[in-house]
Amino acid sequence: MKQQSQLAKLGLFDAKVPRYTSYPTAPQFRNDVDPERFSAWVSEIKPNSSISLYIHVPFCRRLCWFCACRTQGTQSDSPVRAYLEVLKAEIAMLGRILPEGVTLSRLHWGGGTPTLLAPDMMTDLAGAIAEIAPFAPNAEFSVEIDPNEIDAPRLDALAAAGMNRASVGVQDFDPEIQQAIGRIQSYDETRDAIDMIRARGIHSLNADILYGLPHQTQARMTESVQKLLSLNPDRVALYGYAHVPWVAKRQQLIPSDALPTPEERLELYETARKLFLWDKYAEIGIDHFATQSDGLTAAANSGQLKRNFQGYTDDQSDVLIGLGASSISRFPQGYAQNASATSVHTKAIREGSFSTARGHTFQGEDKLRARLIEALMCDFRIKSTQIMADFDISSAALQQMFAAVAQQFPEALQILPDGLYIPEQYRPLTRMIARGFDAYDKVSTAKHSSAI
Ligand SMILES: C=Cc1c2[nH]c(c1C)Cc1[nH]c(c(CCC(=O)O)c1C)Cc1[nH]c(c(C)c1CCC(=O)O)Cc1[nH]c(c(C)c1C=C)C2
Ligand SMILES: C[C@H]1O[C@@H](n2cnc3c(N)ncnc32)[C@H](O)[C@@H]1O
Ligand code: MET
Ligand code: SF4
Repeated sequence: MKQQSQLAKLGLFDAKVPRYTSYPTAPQFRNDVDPERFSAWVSEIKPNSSISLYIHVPFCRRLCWFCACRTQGTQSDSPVRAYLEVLKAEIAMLGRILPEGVTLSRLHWGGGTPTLLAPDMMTDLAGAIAEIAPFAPNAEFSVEIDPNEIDAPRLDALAAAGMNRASVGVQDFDPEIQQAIGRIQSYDETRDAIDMIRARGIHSLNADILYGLPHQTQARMTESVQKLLSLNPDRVALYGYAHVPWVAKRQQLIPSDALPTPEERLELYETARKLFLWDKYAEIGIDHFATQSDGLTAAANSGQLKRNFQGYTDDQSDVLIGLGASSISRFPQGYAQNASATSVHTKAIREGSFSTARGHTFQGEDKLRARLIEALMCDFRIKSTQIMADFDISSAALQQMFAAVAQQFPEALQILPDGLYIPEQYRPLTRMIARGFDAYDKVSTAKHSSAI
């Protein structure tokens, strides 16, 4: 409880802060990044290097009320088939400007629900990608899988296309919570999906679960986590439920009076965390857990952990290209985001242009600040010597930046001879501390989700 009151004093339970999957964060993007700039950045990719590719499928058969992802519901296949043609055209356009010899170290299909594609569509999509860039050695191809929207033929198609990692959406196993968040999914359904995935030789499995859901209690959280542990996931993303009905209108269906308080959210996180740690999972950054033999754990232990739009990754490539409506690309030069609306994206591609609508070109201290924020979000520490090796900044100037932020978080931030450190008991404050290094959010009016 002493910890809670200290965290309270520092404002944890009132704060609204970004999740820092990028810096600057997406709400700061502006419309000065256009298709021309996106194409220029693509053409500046080093020949023969490997990059990551993200493909967004913005459709779902069911629209879960809690969900804040960019997606739309459809029962028919025709909009999905039309979208697939658009994606293939976009992939081919990218292929025409991609420098010689570029390979894929990572391919991720996300959404929405990429598994609502019919098997022939999956094969078609994978083929179109293979035509423009082959996989690099040891490439990882992962797909987000809704256990409610998958079957043997679709898994066969994905496995044949080279999928070697899967991420399943679980959210919570409790029936009353499932009712309240508009996502019904039995334990058996989830288990069967995971069994089918593993039966195809896919031995790297992530599961997403949430804390902070309506009607969630410590006892229910314990039961859900234990059920999840019985399925032996290699990785777990334990996201804080972001209640942002002003962004995601369908969240208005969620009974807000049944939501846990910020103090309860912290306890729910701690309850789940302890169970994962007891089961020998390693804690990865602010909200992931992984088995000791998982690549994320190795990356975290060797200081190679990175943060991207999907959360945490051990991917080391400095280029991530996102295709499809609303997808974001990251280059050494900056970020580029496609048009959010599927209709706008479709129109651009059909007219032979990328749909890049907004983004951010790195300038001034952006890359330095991005590195400081990523280091805090990944390692809870900043090593000055590593920063000085990559940026033109003096030790004194860095210490001055640290001191300014440390002043806002007395005790919670330790200034070391070689940098900065967040002790374990203050780690719930990490996003708030990261914001101390954010030069844009201070003047923004973006309304974020709660800090914990
Ligand atoms: C796949 C699901 C999600 C992704 N991000 C979130 C979810 C649930 C959560 C989220 N992201 C943002 C917010 C709002 C404010 C905040 O708390 O910071 C929430 C709740 C911000 C945000 N992230 C992205 C964008 C474009 C925005 C800005 C607001 C908006 O346009 O809605 C980037 C982004 N996040 C995700 C994807 C797939 C994606 C872009 C392709 C994942
Ligand atoms: C891709 C993953 O994003 C997570 N997700 C979807 N909507 C939200 C939200 N409102 N808050 C937090 N996480 C969310 C789910 O866990 C999903 O599986
Ligand atoms: N749509 C899938 C699911 O809900 C993947 C995670 S949410 C983007 O299970
Ligand atoms: S949680 Fe997954 S299935 Fe549900 S609406 Fe969001 S993207 Fe679609």
